[in-house]
Amino acid sequence: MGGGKGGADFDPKGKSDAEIRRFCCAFMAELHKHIGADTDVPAGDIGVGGREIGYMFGAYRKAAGRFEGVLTGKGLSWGGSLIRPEATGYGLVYYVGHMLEFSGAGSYAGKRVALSGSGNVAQYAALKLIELGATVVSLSDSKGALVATGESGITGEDINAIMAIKAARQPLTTFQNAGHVKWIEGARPWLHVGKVDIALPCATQNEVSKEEAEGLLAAGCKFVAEGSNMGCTLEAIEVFENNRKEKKGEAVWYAPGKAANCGGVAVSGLEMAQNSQRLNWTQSEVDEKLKDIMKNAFFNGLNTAKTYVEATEGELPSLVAGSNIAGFVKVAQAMHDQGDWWSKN
Ligand SMILES: NC(=O)C1=CN([C@@H]2O[C@H](COP(=O)(O)OP(=O)(O)OC[C@H]3O[C@@H](n4cnc5c(N)ncnc54)[C@H](OP(=O)(O)O)[C@@H]3O)[C@@H](O)[C@H]2O)C=CC1
Ligand SMILES: O=C(O)CCC(=O)C(=O)O
Repeated sequence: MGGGKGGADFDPKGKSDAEIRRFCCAFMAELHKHIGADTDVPAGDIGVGGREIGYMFGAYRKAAGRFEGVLTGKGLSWGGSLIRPEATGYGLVYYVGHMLEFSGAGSYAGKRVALSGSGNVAQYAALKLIELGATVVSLSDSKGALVATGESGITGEDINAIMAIKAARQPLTTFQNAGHVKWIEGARPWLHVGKVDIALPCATQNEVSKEEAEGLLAAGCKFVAEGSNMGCTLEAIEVFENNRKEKKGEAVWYAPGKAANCGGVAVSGLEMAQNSQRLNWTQSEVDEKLKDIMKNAFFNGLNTAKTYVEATEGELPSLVAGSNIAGFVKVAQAMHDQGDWWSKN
């Protein structure tokens, strides 16, 4: 929160908790000078979850001599918010729910959804999808892909087992399945999932190539939304956007991460709001606010595209252009109102 984004090239795999704790504390010994509740507020991301946030928050508190809402994703007994761990995955599913509804594709019930990743975003997206009646047909990690072989897909029980595996920083190869999924070494899921309605990249950047985008179209995929940041390559986005223009109502509809995965940072904002007020909201209060935020993110991008981007009859609005322009307009307008730029007369 605040516009900064940074990280470290420290690989936690194969490290003990003590080594990870020492790294987090050393990292914060320097970083604490540059962050604050009213400047930049770091949060979890790839390889950084509640455990690492805890170590860094403790180091910040000691260095700064203050207890304040300066990292998000904190533990519930020391300033965290309910639903923050779930927020990015749940928010993604809520956002795509609006894409389905707007385009007349109905609900999640019976839809086959391909997911990549098996970390924070993928885990909670998968659980919410299963709750809403969808079939999750794949997950993946940096070593390969797990693809469902039967009609019933990956189950909630599977996800719980995978959560434990990932909390121990183990690969998906250690997942014991009852024969309803297959492991494809070194692969991403997209070309191995068979018929699919929705694809949600939730692992890392550049994880959908041009060829994989074309494969998803051939598999009948109608909705693609990024849980990961910059999950699709520019070439893949071009495939989706060209299809949207050419095939109109029959097209694939693509949503960029800056809109579809904003639930995580949004609930970080809600965590900060609770910290400032010294209040704790209930699970359903936070979830309802998250649903509203995702609805607004969807309609803001959609309506901005309708306002600014010329479209032919029957074409679905570009959520890429709409979300980019909506972000730009908000900043440009605020800068104008605050006198940072003005017209000549
Ligand atoms: N956490 C959040 O709130 C938010 C996250 N995001 C984005 O979502 C994505 C996932 O983040 P998150 O779930 O938090 O991270 P996690 O570290 O919890 O999970 C990352 C997942 O991606 C896999 N992965 C990492 N690197 C690669 C790679 N090079 N190739 C293939 N798979 C890879 C990991 O596999 P392995 O276990 O083998 O390392 C793991 O399954 C990222 O792009 C992140 O920036 C966006 C908004 C908010
Ligand atoms: O919660 C946050 O502030 C940031 C979450 C995140 O990793 C992201 O939005 O890319």
